[in-house]
Amino acid sequence: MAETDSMILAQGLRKSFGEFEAVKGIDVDVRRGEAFGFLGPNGAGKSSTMRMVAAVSPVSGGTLRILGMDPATDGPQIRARIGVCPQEDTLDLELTVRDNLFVYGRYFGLPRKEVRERVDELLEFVQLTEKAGSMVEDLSGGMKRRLTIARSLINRPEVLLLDEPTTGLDPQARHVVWDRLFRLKQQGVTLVLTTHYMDEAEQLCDRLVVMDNGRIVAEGSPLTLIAEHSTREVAELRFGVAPEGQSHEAIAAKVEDLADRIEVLPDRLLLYTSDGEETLAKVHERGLEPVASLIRRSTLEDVFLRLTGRTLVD
Ligand SMILES: Nc1ncnc2c1ncn2[C@@H]1O[C@H](COP(=O)(O)OP(=O)(O)OP(=O)(O)O)[C@@H](O)[C@H]1O
Repeated sequence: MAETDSMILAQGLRKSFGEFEAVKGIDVDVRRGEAFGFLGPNGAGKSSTMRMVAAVSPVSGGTLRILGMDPATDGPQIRARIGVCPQEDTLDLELTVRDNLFVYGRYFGLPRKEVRERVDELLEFVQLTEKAGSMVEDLSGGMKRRLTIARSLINRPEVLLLDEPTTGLDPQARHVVWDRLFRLKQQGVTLVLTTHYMDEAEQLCDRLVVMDNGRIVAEGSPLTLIAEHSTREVAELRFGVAPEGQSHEAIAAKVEDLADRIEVLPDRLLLYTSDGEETLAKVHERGLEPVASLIRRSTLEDVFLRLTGRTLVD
């Protein structure tokens, strides 16, 4: 296949571990310059997919092309042109921040002077210039993640693969990472990321696939997916102790006609509707008094719930 704008093209892609099939035939086409996400709960097959795309795990079935190349035969050429930011930080704790990048750059076979310049540039990009001489073990979780991102950029990759880039980080550290990823996208780097955070997917991804049990269950932009699979608003109602001994199911039956759809979760009812306030008022009119209520817009979490019957955190 010639050079194309298709950065990653998967058709019927499969990954098996013995009898167990972790990826059950997925089709994906990631285009140049976009931020593409794999959203799904733990075990959905996101990491297994990413490892095949990173050309470090052999494909079990179907076809996969990365930058037009076949990972089975062109692994080294592919790895030279992509960046990989793994789920766990795999930094060398016994080296300084700067040396972690320097050693990695040399590993790519880049000349010393070029690596030195690139390291300075990257330290600045991930805002770690002042930590250049620190040992990695002294960094915060957010700093370590930024350093791992810097390391994955050493070879100026056209595609950056990020496996759960902000898992385990606090909200502020997540925002710093998101900001850097936005900038990379502006610079034209194609981003491919996995996440089980719906807000991350909504913030970062132009397009995403929702994965569950090794399959793609939906595909589109965050807004399209929400428009296709959910309503504009959601009224979340909590009835601490069910009134008059009623179960959530019984309450749901009483308000069924007020919403397009109702989900009964262990701790709350979700009423999917175009106008949450109006729906809530009607719930009150029926003599039902939730102990807490929240009107919010639909999110990808609602899309996931609709498609799989489960929440992402299950
Ligand atoms: N090397 C392996 N050997 C056997 N089973 C594996 C292996 N790697 C992954 N699996 C299984 O494949 C399934 C998909 O795992 P995968 O790590 O791809 O999911 P994921 O969506 O990335 O979830 P997580 O967020 O937990 O990484 C899981 O059931 C997992 O236990």
